[in-house]
Amino acid sequence: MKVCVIGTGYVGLVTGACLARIGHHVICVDNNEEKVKVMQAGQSPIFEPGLSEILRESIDAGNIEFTTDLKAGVEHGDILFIAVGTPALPTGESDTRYVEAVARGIGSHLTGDYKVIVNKSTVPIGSGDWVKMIVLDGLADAKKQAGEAIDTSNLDSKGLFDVVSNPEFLREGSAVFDTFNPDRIVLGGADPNAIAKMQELYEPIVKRQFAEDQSLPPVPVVVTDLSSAEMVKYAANAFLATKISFINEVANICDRVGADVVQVAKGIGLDSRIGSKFLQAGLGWGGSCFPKDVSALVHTATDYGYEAILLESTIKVNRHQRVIVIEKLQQTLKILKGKTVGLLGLTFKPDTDDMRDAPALTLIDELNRLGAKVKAYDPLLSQSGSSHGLSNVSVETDVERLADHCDALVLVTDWDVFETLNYKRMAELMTHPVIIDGRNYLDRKMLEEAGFQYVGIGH
Ligand SMILES: NC(=O)c1ccc[n+]([C@@H]2O[C@H](COP(=O)([O-])OP(=O)(O)OC[C@H]3O[C@@H](n4cnc5c(N)ncnc54)[C@H](O)[C@@H]3O)[C@@H](O)[C@H]2O)c1
Ligand SMILES: O=c1ccn([C@@H]2O[C@H](COP(=O)(O)OP(=O)(O)O[C@H]3O[C@H](CO)[C@@H](O)[C@H](O)[C@H]3O)[C@@H](O)[C@H]2O)c(=O)[nH]1
Repeated sequence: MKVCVIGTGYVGLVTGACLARIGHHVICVDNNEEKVKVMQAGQSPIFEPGLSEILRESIDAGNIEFTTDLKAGVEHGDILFIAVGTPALPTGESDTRYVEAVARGIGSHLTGDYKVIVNKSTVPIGSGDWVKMIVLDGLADAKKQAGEAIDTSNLDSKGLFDVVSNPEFLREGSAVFDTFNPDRIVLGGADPNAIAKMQELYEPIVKRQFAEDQSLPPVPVVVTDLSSAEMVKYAANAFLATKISFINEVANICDRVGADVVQVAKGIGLDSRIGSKFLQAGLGWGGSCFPKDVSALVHTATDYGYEAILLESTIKVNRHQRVIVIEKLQQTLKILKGKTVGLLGLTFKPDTDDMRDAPALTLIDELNRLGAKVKAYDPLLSQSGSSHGLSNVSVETDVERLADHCDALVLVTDWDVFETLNYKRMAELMTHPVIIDGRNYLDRKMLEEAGFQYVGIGH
């Protein structure tokens, strides 16, 4: 099928590349010229395991192209994905201006051929109908500019386009895997023809033709109305963030009563009603989605006169969790002024280069505020030679430079290479061999044998 994906970030580029890989003809549109040049040269502007390989395969197969020209993309695609960012405004509300610009642009380039306009961006509930209105506005403006005498009140999307909500559930760091092996596909919309086209588009994925385990039953496809699909996305992220805040709260109680949250998480996670995933206590959740999506849902609830007490607490626990590491450093080193703290990991989770709302940023700010010097080593960012917009932190090129003259280390990101560092050598280089394991990830016994004082989170 002919597909256009507008916005080539973590979601758009992965979606475009995976759809091309399963045989569709994809044009990816982005308004960032630099990014488009990189992709046209066959490279991925983001780090995502497996992405470069499928990009190369799809380019070689002639199934994917990149452009800044929205008109070309709209003309090409029977299915048009909107996959631009929806960051948080200072109020917590979702900033939908990029979605609006794209919807208007699509409207202005419609030529009469039927299109399915798919909202893959995470958008406030009710946005499906709003997108439809903006597309019609864009169409009306284009007609007016072309000198057509039209009655805008009579403009109708019928037969011209339908809007479908198709929320995305991929995780950064495993985005390609998640796209080929989804737990479910959610399609929200009112028009059966548009839904049928989406089912045809996803058929190879639903039938597990590109899955790791092809013997699994087909991927469940959940068909809903537009608003319910939009809500599924927010509810899923809010639930997962709440699950983490829950175990973090349990960890904080464990710390006080002398229990071990790692053992507790195992003990409760084996209950199939609870499940063992997303029960890793630590210094809190971050990233480009959970923080903004939970805040946006709270904001939506407030708009409708409802106080989302549980979700507000989810955020509050997380805010506190990020600075628990500081409290633990203060308990261990007493005063932080003049001390040097080394961060193991910067990105919000392993296997990504994404620093959006990374807990490391909060730690760097707080440590600086308290007069500590901050160094960091990240397996990905340290190799790139760029500062990644980080200030007040010295990004080291290897872990020995990081450890050198540090008063404490903090494991911020659970990159797997951190499991097997030469901790004995690092302890020798440090002023005080203390390690705060912000992810309860490392082997306490191994670290103690290497000479470290080990401090976990409720562990
Ligand atoms: N990152 C994730 O893991 C993830 C997962 C699920 C859902 N989502 C949602 O998907 C959406 C996209 O997220 P992302 O992380 O991929 O964002 P991103 O910031 O990485 O990428 C957005 C892209 O859109 C481009 N863009 C902005 N305005 C444009 C325009 N007018 N025309 C063409 N291109 C334009 C930007 O240049 C950028 O390349 C968001 O709503 C997000 O909440 C993200
Ligand atoms: O047990 C856990 C699991 C995760 N985290 C933290 O939670 C954050 C988010 O992790 P994860 O969910 O793995 O990464 P994301 O790429 O942010 O993916 C989430 O956000 C995406 C964007 O909406 C959704 O598509 C995904 O389904 C959803 O998992 C990270 O800071 C993790 O360190 C924990 O602290 N403990």
